[in-house]
Amino acid sequence: MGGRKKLALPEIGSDPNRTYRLGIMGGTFDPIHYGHLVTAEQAREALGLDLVLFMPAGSPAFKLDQEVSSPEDRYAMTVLATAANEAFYTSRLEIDREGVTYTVDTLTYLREQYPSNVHLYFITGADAILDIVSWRDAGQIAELATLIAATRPGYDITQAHERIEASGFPFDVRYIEIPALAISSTNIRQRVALGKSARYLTSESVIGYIHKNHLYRKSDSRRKDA
Ligand SMILES: Nc1ncnc2c1ncn2[C@@H]1O[C@H](COP(=O)(O)OP(=O)(O)OP(=O)(O)O)[C@@H](O)[C@H]1O
Ligand SMILES: O=C(O)c1ccc[n+]([C@@H]2O[C@H](COP(=O)([O-])O)[C@@H](O)[C@H]2O)c1
Repeated sequence: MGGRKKLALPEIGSDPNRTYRLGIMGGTFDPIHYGHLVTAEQAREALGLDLVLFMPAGSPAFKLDQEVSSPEDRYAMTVLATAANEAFYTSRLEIDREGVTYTVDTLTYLREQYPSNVHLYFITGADAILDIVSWRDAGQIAELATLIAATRPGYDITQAHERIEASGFPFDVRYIEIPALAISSTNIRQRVALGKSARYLTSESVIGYIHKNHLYRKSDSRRKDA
């Protein structure tokens, strides 16, 4: 047989006469928290997305010099946190792809796999969108997906808008205001490392997973090359 290995993706619908909207929530998710989940849910509602794919990055392009937990741990926590929402699905696409993770590769693959009546929406917070013009093949990303840019405490969405306008890339950006949640994965990792509570910053299932697997406590639980 040979050929490229086909990766499992969820079905979105099979009516050729309607348009489907597929959201992609990309992130390192080390760990996933309520900031991510609220952003994805409110993007789903605001843009009428049929499905949101949570996409843990295998080897995040802008975090190559940082220690990151293993892809399998980050994937497992994302599955746990998203399991109860029938519109959410966690994908292995980026963690199963070798090499540095680039969004352009993910969007190109999704564009090939889904029919043309499925429109792609890439969801980001204000910090990620600030940098998007410097992502690999930003112009191609602009052609492949609509961006959903969500407000995030501490980051200026107006500045992101100005940078995108100045870039000349044909981005189609939908800005959404979400309830301010000043939660970050960094803060959760720091709290766990100090033996402090991370409850109510993320789901109980994720907190249980962190403790059961001794994440964020010892330096050897996180790998630089993961
Ligand atoms: N509290 C939040 N509100 C809105 N968007 C968020 C929030 N936290 C993360 N995001 C968005 O979710 C996506 C993935 O973020 P990421 O996994 O890097 O989380 P993080 O909390 O920023 O992590 P870290 O603290 O490790 O940098 C990015 O687009 C980011 O902007
Ligand atoms: O493709 C790129 O060049 C690129 C550079 C930085 C970040 N991204 C994507 O942006 C999303 C958020 O990234 P991060 O590092 O803030 O977790 C995640 O899906 C990353 O793969 C993508």
